[in-house]
Amino acid sequence: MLELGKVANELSLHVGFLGLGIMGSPMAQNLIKAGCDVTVWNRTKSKCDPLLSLGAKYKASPEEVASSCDITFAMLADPESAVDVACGKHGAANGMSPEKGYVDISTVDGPTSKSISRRIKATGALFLEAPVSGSKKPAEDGQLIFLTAGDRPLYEKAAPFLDIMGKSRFYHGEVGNGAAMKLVVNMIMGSMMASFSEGLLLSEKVGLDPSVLVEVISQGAISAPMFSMKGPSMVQALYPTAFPLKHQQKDLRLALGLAESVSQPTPIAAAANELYKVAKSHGLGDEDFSAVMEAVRTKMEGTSED
Ligand SMILES: NC(=O)C1=CN([C@@H]2O[C@H](COP(=O)(O)OP(=O)(O)OC[C@H]3O[C@@H](n4cnc5c(N)ncnc54)[C@H](OP(=O)(O)O)[C@@H]3O)[C@@H](O)[C@H]2O)C=CC1
Ligand SMILES: O=CCCC(=O)O
Repeated sequence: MLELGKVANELSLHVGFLGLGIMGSPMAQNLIKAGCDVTVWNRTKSKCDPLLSLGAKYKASPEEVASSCDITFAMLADPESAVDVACGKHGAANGMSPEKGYVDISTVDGPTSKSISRRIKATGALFLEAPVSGSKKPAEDGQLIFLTAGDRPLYEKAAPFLDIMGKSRFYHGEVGNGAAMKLVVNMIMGSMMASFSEGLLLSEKVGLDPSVLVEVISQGAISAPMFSMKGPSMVQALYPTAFPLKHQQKDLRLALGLAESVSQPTPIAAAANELYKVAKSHGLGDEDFSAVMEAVRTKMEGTSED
């Protein structure tokens, strides 16, 4: 009973949401649909409209959102935008004060997260990094996995909201550990997708049906929801965007930096990163990250001509 009372109390807090892209929009929607009092801001203002029609409030800057809310969540593209929205002119830090909290869900590197944390905490507010595993559909379904680190009291205060947006949450201690966990997960994912692409193209080149390969994989030890979900469209060279390729390449780049910081060799991730860079240079950055297959296709065709 006490626990339920605490949750009800925390759900009555004013919540801010900064960044309404592929992930932020459905996450904020789930908070609104659960009855939370949500104030939104997005650089491109028109992306706020669907949220406003569901009952969200709007403020014209991250600073104004933070100053009118108890907890502010941020879901930005990359380290640069995460820093800018938190610490820049009219950034959220300018609206923070003791008793408030800032939860950064963006996928960034540890040093970036630590620098945002320092700026937020200098105001007396609390900071939590909380990147997520899970993509567009889990965001819509409230099935994300939160990888958090930072101020434990904010973790506990934010927990009822994380539980609306996600199916599980991990607390990893000091700021930087959540970011590191997220980068390791996405490093593995990026390499898996590059390897899967090679397999699909190889199967086709030797006269096999790549759709059958997808089915064979789904029944064996290397089955993965990602292969089963994305395989059928990849076979048709279709890449409907759930996780933009440019973000996967950013995560590989940041993961390679993390590995370098501890002298850990990561040759497979480094090779995968090159493929995502090629795909990006071919204008595929806004396609789903499974479009890395096009870089593999190009490379294979190039190789066969040599
Ligand atoms: N998509 C996915 O499957 C997942 C993504 N992530 C991570 O979550 C984060 C968001 O991803 P996603 O929603 O897919 O990305 P999107 O590209 O769809 O959205 C990015 C958001 O960042 C904002 N933004 C970008 N640059 C700036 C800037 N300079 N100043 C202010 N705002 C800016 C965009 O605003 P605007 O609308 O104006 O462009 C938009 O709100 C990324 O860090 C990504 O790596 C994590 C898990 C899964
Ligand atoms: O960062 C993106 C993660 C996508 C996923 O976990 O499916």
